[in-house]
Amino acid sequence: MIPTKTTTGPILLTGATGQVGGELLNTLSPLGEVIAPLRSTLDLINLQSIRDTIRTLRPRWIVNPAAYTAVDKAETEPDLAYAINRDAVRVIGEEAATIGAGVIHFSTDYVFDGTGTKPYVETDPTNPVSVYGASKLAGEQTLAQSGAAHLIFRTSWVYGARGKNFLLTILKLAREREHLRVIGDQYGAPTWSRDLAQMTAHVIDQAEAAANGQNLTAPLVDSSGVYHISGAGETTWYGFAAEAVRQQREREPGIRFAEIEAIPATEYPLPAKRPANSRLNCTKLQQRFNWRMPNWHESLQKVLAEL
Ligand SMILES: NC(=O)C1=CN([C@@H]2O[C@H](COP(=O)(O)OP(=O)(O)OC[C@H]3O[C@@H](n4cnc5c(N)ncnc54)[C@H](OP(=O)(O)O)[C@@H]3O)[C@@H](O)[C@H]2O)C=CC1
Ligand SMILES: Cc1cn([C@H]2C[C@H](O)[C@@H](COP(=O)(O)OP(=O)(O)O[C@H]3O[C@@H](C)C(=O)[C@@H](O)[C@H]3O)O2)c(=O)[nH]c1=O
Repeated sequence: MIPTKTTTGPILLTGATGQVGGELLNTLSPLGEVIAPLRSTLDLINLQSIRDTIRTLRPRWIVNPAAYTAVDKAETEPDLAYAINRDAVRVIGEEAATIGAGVIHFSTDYVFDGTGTKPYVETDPTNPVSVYGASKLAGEQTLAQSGAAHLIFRTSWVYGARGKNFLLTILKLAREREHLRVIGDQYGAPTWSRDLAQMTAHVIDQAEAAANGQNLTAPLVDSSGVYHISGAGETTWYGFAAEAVRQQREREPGIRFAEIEAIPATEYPLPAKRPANSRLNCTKLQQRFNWRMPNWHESLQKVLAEL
């Protein structure tokens, strides 16, 4: 399991204004004090500020959902994407290694090129086709080399009731327009931010129970590494959009929603390329931490009920 050397101290949470970070704020709180500095206090561009914060707080876990997530914009802002997605992660890893804190970091299906025909396992070769994907992969690699006990949760297609995400974009457009064209040949699994946050709290809880308050570091080596974790099931962006609109029509029978047409990715050119296959095989996390994600249809229903 993943006991950390530091058994006391708070949990330091980055990116609490984001989709996943916002949910983590709630799910991690029962595990003890959570300190979640905003960007105005801890800008991840400022590497010295990251060092100072960690040295002062001496957290037992650093949970890092903060990231540069603007996939298309990253193509023209690679330096900024790498600064947040790689350099900040390197410093988090180095400081965590020094104080013996565990690091939980989030990464993406976009580390793959999507040419594989099966759901990807953690050991499959990576080959990002976008700057965002490449910067996230660089973050994974730098954390793995830092010497810190770490878990990297590679997830996909995150959505929720708040924040910037595909679901909210589609629902907005579906109200405004008569017709929507959505890519039907990119496959993946939508993942509810809250499901991810619950999984993360479960993993921390299990790891701490296994450590049993001891300063154990050796078992860390067993569990450190990458884990795939997405909503159960699979679909395409079109399938996700169509199901969201179908469910929303049932909720709001009086409202007119756009018809949705499936199109190939070639008919929806964007600055950044996306993988055709984004499916992640989540067996490793199920086996190691005994956690299964709900099916994306079920979670979608809960999110729509919250809107
Ligand atoms: N969204 C998705 O579909 C997917 C996301 N992921 C990964 O999951 C993780 C969480 O993503 P998600 O919650 O959707 O991301 P969001 O874009 O919703 O949130 C990003 C967070 O990072 C913070 N942040 C960005 N730059 C800085 C900075 N310079 N200093 C401090 N904070 C900063 C933002 O703060 P602020 O509010 O101030 O901008 C925000 O809180 C990320 O690692 C992402 O790569 C993986 C797969 C899919
Ligand atoms: C709005 C819209 C999007 N699309 C397509 C474009 C794209 O291929 C796909 C998703 O579009 P978005 O730009 O919302 O999503 P995108 O920014 O590609 O989402 C990604 O974000 C990063 C952070 C990740 O890590 C990934 O897992 C993934 O979730 O849907 C349509 O086909 N029609 C539409 O009307």
